[in-house]
Amino acid sequence: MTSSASLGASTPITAATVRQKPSGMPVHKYGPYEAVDIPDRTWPDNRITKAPRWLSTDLRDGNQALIDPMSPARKRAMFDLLVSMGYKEIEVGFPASGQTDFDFVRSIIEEDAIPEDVTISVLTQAREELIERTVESLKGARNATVHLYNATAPVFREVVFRGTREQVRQIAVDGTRLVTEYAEKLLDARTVFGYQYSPEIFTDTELDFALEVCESVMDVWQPEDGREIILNLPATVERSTPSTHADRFEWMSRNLSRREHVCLSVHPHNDRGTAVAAAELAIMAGADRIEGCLFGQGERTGNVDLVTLGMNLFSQGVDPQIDFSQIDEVKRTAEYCNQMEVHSRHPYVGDLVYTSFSGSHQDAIKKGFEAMDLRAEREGKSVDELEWAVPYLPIDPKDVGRSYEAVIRVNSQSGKGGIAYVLKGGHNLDLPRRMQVEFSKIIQERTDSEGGEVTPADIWEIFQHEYLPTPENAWGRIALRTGQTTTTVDGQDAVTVEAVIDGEETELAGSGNGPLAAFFNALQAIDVDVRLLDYVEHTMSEGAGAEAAAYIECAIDGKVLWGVGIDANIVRASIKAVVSAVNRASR
Ligand SMILES: CC(=O)SCCNC(=O)CCNC(=O)[C@H](O)C(C)(C)COP(=O)(O)OP(=O)(O)OC[C@H]1O[C@@H](n2cnc3c(N)ncnc32)[C@H](O)[C@@H]1OP(=O)(O)O
Ligand SMILES: CC(C)C(=O)C(=O)O
Ligand SMILES: [Mg+2]
Repeated sequence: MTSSASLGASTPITAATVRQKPSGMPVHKYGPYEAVDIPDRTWPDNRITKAPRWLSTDLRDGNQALIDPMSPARKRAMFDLLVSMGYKEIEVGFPASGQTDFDFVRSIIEEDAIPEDVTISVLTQAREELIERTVESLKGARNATVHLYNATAPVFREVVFRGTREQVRQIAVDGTRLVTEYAEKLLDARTVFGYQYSPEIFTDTELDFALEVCESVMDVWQPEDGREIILNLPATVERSTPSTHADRFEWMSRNLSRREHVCLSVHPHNDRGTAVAAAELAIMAGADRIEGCLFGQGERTGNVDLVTLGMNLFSQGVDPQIDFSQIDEVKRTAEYCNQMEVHSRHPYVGDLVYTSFSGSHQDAIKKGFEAMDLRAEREGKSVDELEWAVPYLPIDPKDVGRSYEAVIRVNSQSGKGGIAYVLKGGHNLDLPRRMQVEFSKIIQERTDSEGGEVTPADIWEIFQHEYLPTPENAWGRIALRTGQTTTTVDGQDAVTVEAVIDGEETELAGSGNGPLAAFFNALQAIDVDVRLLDYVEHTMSEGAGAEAAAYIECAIDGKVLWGVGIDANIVRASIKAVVSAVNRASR
């Protein structure tokens, strides 16, 4: 181990110099990704102010990566889900891959399942027999696009195609020509036909060559007004930082001819875990359209996650033009179709992503909700009309169909704020701060001794048992009966209360300056000396007959502790609170 003495007097001692050492991993096997020389880049100053065009490739790139590819029923459920969410461009398969995909494309066309404003697309390699079969699958479609790809990166040129740059460019050119020829031959005027080309492994393709191939493809397709071309530049394998990826997009966007007729599309995969950032920065760098899958399904680490991207826009006040308001329904359907679970920490949708366990988070969330309520009241608005500002919650869970119940969950890391939030949300009890401290210690004892989570039902049960014993679950010296009278004569209150005390039916009577003082005096008859320290009350709901909660902090026989009472009558609630404290003092 390195000691500070061996570093020499002039070596600054940092955590890094003391603790870190070479990993021993074979780092020499890998080299840096080449950056783009584009010093006058503009994308860092750009902002995303509107939704891009989206294409879902769940039924193609997502499906081809599944252990168990989708059955026709699962494909149809996914297609219907995507349509219902608002996706207008959907890649529905690779029809030349086999009968399942071909038949699926036929089924949605023949069953008229594709809304008029939705364009389907289908993928094919640049091979004539595959292109013919692909175009054939589209017969009768209203809006359809053929998507052709071939790899353009050096290692693919050498290893897969065993050809020169020129030969690989020719594959794209011939493929594009064949697509137009077969479309003319096989499709009729009912079909508005579109074309998309992808230089596969764009991420590893020399920029000048990617540009050359795209230009050659455009020379064949001849884009013009009303005849756009989609040029999709895939990060087939994600290889660089999102910033370098964005530089490459800016370079392509600047250098492509006929740019006004090009829909520039980004297709990130998530190999480095930065696909979302790569997509967002590519949009800032000039891309018009994003291809991805719900919840980041897709080859290896997945395609970029369309849900995260859409919700990122939403959380910045930009309409994603996709409906995520029932996110759990979307999740359930996607899980059924893909037969894979969405992770509990998945952005915006995971089971735990709107939940806090830790005390300081819970405290801030509780205060955040309270501040929103106050602001709404002050401004005469509903909370939903205000800009969202609750700490630790980037969006209002309600906006994606989640309730507030799971926002705070209690375990050994939780504090008083979280427990108070549960009691307020579930039972309309707004505990005074010092009482929160007292009760959280009681919960803490439970989590420390038993571990795990304490559910809202557990918290309520513990609270009732501690402060609100019922006749069925009674404990303590005093059990109140229903009989009680309070009278006021000359400013003095007199109180009579029926109770079972130490097992005997008793009537307590006393008078004083207010009902509480009168009851304290009455308690002296059974040798209980109560000194009031704090008293708080509130109604628990609106309207006549509503119950009220009273919280009392008192010193009893040298102990300082709280009691709680709940009753439709506020005097009765405060007497119950005193009894609660007295019982606890002798427990
Ligand atoms: C990055 C991506 O996601 S690309 C999409 C990948 N998706 C899929 O491949 C799913 C569907 N694919 C399939 O079912 C099959 O690949 C099929 C049915 C389409 C074709 O199967 P096969 O005819 O057996 O060919 P295979 O898939 O092995 O492809 C290899 C051949 O195609 C050539 N090829 C591969 N990609 C392309 C392309 N985009 N354009 C032209 N030729 C290509 C290869 O060079 C190789 O040729 P060779 O046999 O002369 O060496
Ligand atoms: C077919 C292409 C667009 C693809 O999926 C990829 O390169 O990742
Ligand atoms: Mg892909």
